[in-house]
Amino acid sequence: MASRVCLVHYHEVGLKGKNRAHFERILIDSIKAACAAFSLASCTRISGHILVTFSVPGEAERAFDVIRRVPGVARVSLAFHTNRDPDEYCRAAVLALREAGEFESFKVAAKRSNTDYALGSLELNAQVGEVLCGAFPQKRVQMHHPDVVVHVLVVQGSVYVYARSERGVGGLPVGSAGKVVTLLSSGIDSPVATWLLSRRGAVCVPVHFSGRPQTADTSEYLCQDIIRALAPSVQIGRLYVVPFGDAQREISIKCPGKLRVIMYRRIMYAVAERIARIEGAKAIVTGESLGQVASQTLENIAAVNEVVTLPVLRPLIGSDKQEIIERAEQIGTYDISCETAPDCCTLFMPRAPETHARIDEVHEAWEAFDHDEMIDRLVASVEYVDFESASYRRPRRFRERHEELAPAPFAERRPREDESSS
Ligand SMILES: Nc1ncnc2c1ncn2[C@@H]1O[C@H](COP(=O)(O)OP(=O)(O)OP(=O)(O)O)[C@@H](O)[C@H]1O
Repeated sequence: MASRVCLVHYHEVGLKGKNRAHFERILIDSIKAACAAFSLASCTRISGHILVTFSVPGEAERAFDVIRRVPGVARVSLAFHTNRDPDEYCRAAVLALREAGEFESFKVAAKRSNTDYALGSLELNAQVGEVLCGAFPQKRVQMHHPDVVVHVLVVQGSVYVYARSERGVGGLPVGSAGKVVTLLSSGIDSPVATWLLSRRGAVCVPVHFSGRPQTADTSEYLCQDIIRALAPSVQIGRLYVVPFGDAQREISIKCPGKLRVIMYRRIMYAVAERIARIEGAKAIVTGESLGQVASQTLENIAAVNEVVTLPVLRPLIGSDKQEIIERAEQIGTYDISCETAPDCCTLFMPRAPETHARIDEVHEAWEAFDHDEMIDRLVASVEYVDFESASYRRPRRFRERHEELAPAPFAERRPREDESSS
């Protein structure tokens, strides 16, 4: 009897030369973490693929769409796994073609990964093709651009047969490209920027600046919802929350109105950099897109950048809003981001923010308040929410770095479910 399995195909991971085994191991760990809710039986490498098996019938079909969203996965096929008995794999081929939906033409593409099987791939094509022609007499065999391809893959004592195969998210497995801190608002853009970095293999540590205590904490919960929606493409271990409202109020009193937004941003970047150093992250990521709003002009970006030494990555800098919205819809964060919530972005905003800041005026405003003391105070007030789904571990040096760089231990904030159930 054939069982159902997922066969994962990878592309960029396969091009990694000597590091390939390392990337494959990370990809396997990511798939295991993404499938934590399923009864995973095994996740192993076989002949240029990763084979994912389940101990409960029906789980391969359900896990199929989850695995497609794991960075590093170029394609997933929902396969039948049989032994080498021709009756078994030909029957599986009929089932595979039957579940392909509407089609007029098909072909068989057989491949053996070892040579100890009596039939070569051409003979396998003919053998399986003949059975399919008998089972689907109204359909035609077509070698070029058929509607459906039935793949037959012989690997050691097993045969994998599939027709259903869909593109995955691509990119590189999470954890293969280091760690970044992402500035996550509950808006549309920063979740997309976070997703893009995760797809390139970075572990993302989000930091959210809340307007609390000057506003409600709704934006913090929207960020938690965004993080859950981003899984399994983005695996978040911890969300850092900085209650920023009082600091903004202080800046709004001491600094010229038109430069307030730049001051808020400079403080946000400086606090994010401190958290990045504690976490061992090597860059800061934002969802800025050139010219989208007042703070995103070249002059203002430069005025904010100068307070940090870590690289600031802006993966959306050349994207149009419409493109960003389409991506947000695709990754499932758009609707959450459209639930407007007051956060630090709407708090103490000037009527006419500066669009082309002069650096001498920026420096003057920066000296108008004790920014170093404010940064220390904010770092000491950072809270966090832990998520359990992450496949990576906090570095061992975290505690030492924390004691060195943060004046007080961060306070844990319970996720929403816990709060509502208590
Ligand atoms: N409250 C916040 N917490 C954390 N990061 C923020 C916050 N507000 C803004 N940012 C960061 O600064 C970037 C620019 O924010 P800005 O408010 O200028 O634009 P935006 O179009 O509202 O962005 P977004 O849609 O991502 O909120 C955001 O993409 C995000 O990376």
